[in-house]
Amino acid sequence: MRQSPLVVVANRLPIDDSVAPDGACEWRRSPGGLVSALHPLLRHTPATWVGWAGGTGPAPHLPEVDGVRMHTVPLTAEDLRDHYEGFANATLWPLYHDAVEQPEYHRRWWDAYQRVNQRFAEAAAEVAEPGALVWVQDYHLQLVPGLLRALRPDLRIGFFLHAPFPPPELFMQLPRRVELLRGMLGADLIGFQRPQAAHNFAQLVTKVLGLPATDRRIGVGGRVVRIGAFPVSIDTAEMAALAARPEVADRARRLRRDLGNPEHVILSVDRMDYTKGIEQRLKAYSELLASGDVKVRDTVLIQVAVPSRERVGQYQILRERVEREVGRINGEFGRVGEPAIHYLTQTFDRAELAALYRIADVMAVTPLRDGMNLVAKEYVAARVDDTGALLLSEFAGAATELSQAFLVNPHDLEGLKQELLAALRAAPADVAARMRAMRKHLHRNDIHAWARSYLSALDESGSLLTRLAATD
Ligand SMILES: O=P(O)(O)OC[C@H]1O[C@H](O[C@H]2O[C@H](CO)[C@@H](O)[C@H](O)[C@H]2O)[C@H](O)[C@@H](O)[C@@H]1O
Ligand SMILES: O=c1ccn([C@@H]2O[C@H](COP(=O)(O)OP(=O)(O)O)[C@@H](O)[C@H]2O)c(=O)[nH]1
Repeated sequence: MRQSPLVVVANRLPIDDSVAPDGACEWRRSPGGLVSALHPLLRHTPATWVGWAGGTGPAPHLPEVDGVRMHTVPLTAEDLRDHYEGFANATLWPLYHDAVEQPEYHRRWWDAYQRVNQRFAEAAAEVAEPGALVWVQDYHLQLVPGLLRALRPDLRIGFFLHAPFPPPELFMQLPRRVELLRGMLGADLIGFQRPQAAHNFAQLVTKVLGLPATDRRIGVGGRVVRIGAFPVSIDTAEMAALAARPEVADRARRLRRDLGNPEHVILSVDRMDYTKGIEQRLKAYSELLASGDVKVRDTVLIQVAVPSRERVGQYQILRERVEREVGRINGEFGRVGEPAIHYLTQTFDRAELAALYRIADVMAVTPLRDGMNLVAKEYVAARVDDTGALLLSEFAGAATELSQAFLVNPHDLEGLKQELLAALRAAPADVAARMRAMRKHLHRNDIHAWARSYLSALDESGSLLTRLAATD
């Protein structure tokens, strides 16, 4: 087995298998922000990515992706049901998102969570060279830092949580709260998206484990575990360059023409997830249509809702409700050839997304709770001429940084309607000033700055990063 100086461990590999239109198996980029964030970063680094390739068969042998080795961890149908769909996405996910849906607790799911975490830890131990830096990602793998430390005490271990970390009152519900906290504390550095999350964690380890903790350091036996906020970002320059490409500009012009050259285009791009606030947004839009504040001929809403976690009951219910509501709104307010909402449940590639970002006069990103939300950042990066208004939920991690957005509480229906109208009607000079400030922030704080700050904090002595640079 070839070993690497840098190992990323994530539930998902950056590619997964899907069925092509002709029925053949094809590999394509995995959905979601974690892959969007890490994929550009690791390109051409001598690293191994340990993860699941989608599906439940034996682990396929995958080619290198842009020089990064893929080390596949297999999941059985039972693992998929009880670990990914169960403990990760029906217990932890809703709990970590303010319990906007009821978290479910089943003992069988916990067994699967431990089993799968052990498998990932063993895989990481196998591919990490002596003294390597291992970076474990997200809530699916919270036990891995502790398990890996027991197997390989020589490693430098980092953990980063892409989802929010909840306040103590919510986390205390978890029947396995002690084990989950101890698992994370196996890391040398624990990164969160927002300072509030680090604060929540520090409070919990004191309350539950009785450990001395500040928002920066926790004493665990003889070790010090550092914690902190490292807000994830995007490859800003790459998105800006993509959006400026002539073929993307052409595509944007054609899209706008196909929409009937409306005065205003509103865009939302989400995974179909109850955390994203899709239903609340549709309700606000429907009321604005009913009151006549927004008219179908002048204004078009495009809602991209990429299917996600489709076998989890709460996601199935959400999809049915969203589709019923989109049908109702189109039936009530649409005209022949002029739907009120263009509703798309397809996954678009980055060039098509960039064209969509270019035609969106208002980008509506209104999750009820979101770790970061990279779509909001991608939109800002794509607005190279400083036009376009970002309507952004206060409860997205991105709101900490993009404070010049039109900020909104998505639970407040009247507030949501008013802020959407404010974004639609804002003076061009106001819009440009806000966009300029946000673009400037993202050019400084891009994905490379994120990785540099996290990895240099993890590698305190600097020896591993020096070694990585030498093998690059
Ligand atoms: O892997 P899936 O079940 O298909 O879900 C996709 C990803 O969703 C979550 O993304 C989070 O990470 C983003 C990047 O840091 C962040 O912007 C977003 O707010 C988060 O929700 C999940 O945390 C990932 O593990 C999933 O791969
Ligand atoms: O059709 C689509 C819709 C979304 N995305 C990407 O999926 C990611 C979504 O990340 P985000 O942080 O916004 O939310 P998450 O889905 O991770 O919760 C972004 O990079 C989008 O560009 C994509 O590639 N194609």
